[in-house]
Amino acid sequence: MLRFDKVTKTFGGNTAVDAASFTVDKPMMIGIIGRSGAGKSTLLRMLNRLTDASSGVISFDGLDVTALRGAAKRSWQSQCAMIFQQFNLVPRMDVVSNVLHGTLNRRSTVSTMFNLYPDEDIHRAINILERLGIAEHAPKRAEALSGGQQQRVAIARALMQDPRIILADEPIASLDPMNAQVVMQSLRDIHEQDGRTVIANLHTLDTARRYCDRVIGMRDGRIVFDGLPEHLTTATAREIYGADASFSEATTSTQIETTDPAPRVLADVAAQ
Ligand SMILES: Nc1ncnc2c1ncn2[C@@H]1O[C@H](COP(=O)(O)OP(=O)(O)OP(=O)(O)O)[C@@H](O)[C@H]1O
Repeated sequence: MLRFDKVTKTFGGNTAVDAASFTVDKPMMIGIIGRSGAGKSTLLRMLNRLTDASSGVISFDGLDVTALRGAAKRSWQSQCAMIFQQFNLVPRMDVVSNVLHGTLNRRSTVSTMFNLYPDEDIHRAINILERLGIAEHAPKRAEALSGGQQQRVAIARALMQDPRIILADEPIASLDPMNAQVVMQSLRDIHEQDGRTVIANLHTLDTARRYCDRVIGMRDGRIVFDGLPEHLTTATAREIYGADASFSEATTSTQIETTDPAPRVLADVAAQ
């Protein structure tokens, strides 16, 4: 079980996250929404210890994540892999090597320097790329791929760590609507098929509603909504975004026109 207990982060006089408390008692896909500056990134970064909390406790299956140091902290960070809006790949390196970088924390410096990877890891990397529908791009440089394909490489790199939790910080903010759907469906499949928890910061309500089991809404560092997507009414959304009556969900939409509203399997979406 993942537990946030009154977790706060201050930067100087600015409270980025204010006494955030919630529990996740089984693997699920969670969307975190809120306007720019609400504290979404800081919340995720504290969970995988890229940022230290100022106060409060984060625990996972009884382990006090906030207290981890050294090797224990690095081990936690590989259990809790993060993907970013800008993919953070090595652009000139081929796709499969980028994916193999996900094993860095369990390899020696020498094998890293000389790009020596066990065959087993290479096969696993290719399998993961296949699963994400991009195996044919394995030998290409990462920079030769589209944004959506690059984000799937970043997801593959995260999966190489075999994490319990995948954190996605605005994973689709740089993508067109079609690629955004492919990436979100990939994350959904990873949750459903592997039982991993996925926590994604999302700018758009319709994406949170469509792909997530639970939505957490943040405003000014505080959690102001935590519930099922179907309970996220327009009035609640207005409250989260601090918008007036003119607020329209359409302005936050990434929806593309489709005559088939049923969720499609990853391979179908990836084939497009
Ligand atoms: N390293 C930092 N130093 C100082 N202030 C920071 C730092 N990181 C975040 N903040 C501040 O903390 C607050 C929350 O920022 P955060 O990036 O978590 O919000 P967000 O909801 O993820 O926003 P966005 O959607 O724009 O990414 C903001 O006021 C931001 O300026």
